[in-house]
Amino acid sequence: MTVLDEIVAGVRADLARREEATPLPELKVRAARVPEAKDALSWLHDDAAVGVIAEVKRSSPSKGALAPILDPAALAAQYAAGGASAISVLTEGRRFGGSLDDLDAVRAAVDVPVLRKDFVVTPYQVWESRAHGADIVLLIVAALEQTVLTSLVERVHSLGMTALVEVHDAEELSRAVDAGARCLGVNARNLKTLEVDRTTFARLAPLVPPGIVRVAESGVRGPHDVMDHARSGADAVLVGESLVTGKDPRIAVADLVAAGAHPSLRAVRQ
Ligand SMILES: O=P(O)(O)OC[C@@H](O)[C@@H](O)c1c[nH]c2ccccc12
Repeated sequence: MTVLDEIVAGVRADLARREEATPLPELKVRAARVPEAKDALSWLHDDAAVGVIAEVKRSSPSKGALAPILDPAALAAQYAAGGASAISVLTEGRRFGGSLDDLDAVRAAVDVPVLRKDFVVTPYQVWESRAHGADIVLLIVAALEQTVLTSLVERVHSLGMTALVEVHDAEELSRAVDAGARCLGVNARNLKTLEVDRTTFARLAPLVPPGIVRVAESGVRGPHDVMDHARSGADAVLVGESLVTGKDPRIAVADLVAAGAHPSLRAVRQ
């Protein structure tokens, strides 16, 4: 069993309890009552600069505890004040220490798009994401069979949200494109082994068809890594650990945003 299999098994067990507490029809009623999803693609697709998606992340299977984050709303507000294009909220509880309460708190605190970061494997979780105000939903190709992936991408888009479809190699990338992804996340971390390879984005970016938004995920330590990804064609970077373990999250995000908008990148990005 890979780490990913173990995490997904835990997610399915927790999901069964939530489905009992809130049946799907009730969830659909709630989803109809929340404000419409924001168009995250237009927020992320800016030719002039690389967007920063800043993540609320308490712990991870690879590193264990990272930061207690007692007030996720305050952290998200700091990220937004620093210029983040979107906020990612990990809602998986067992290994990442997150919850849907975190998503609610962040949603209420910021106006930028919010990404629900979890191991989404059923349509119920997509409805749940919308009911909690998410604009973007992560779908991990490695965790999903092709037919399920395709139907989840369609479900996310039909609810007005954007699917961030995560891949780690060329085969997953072509599956994501076949499934109708409009926004691709290239994860430098292999979720089966937890190893990080920072060259993953640069290797896969040329294989992404034009018009699809490209997000470089994981292992971004600071402005230098943002500039590297920008040169390789990233539209956005997704950053967790270095922001939650650093000093001032607003300034840290602002530094990454400034790096992604650096004038020296203009020539390479046109
Ligand atoms: O903390 P990092 O290395 O900056 O990475 C953030 C984000 O990319 C990472 O949390 C992540 C990427 N894909 C995921 C899938 C599930 C859980 C977590 C993730």
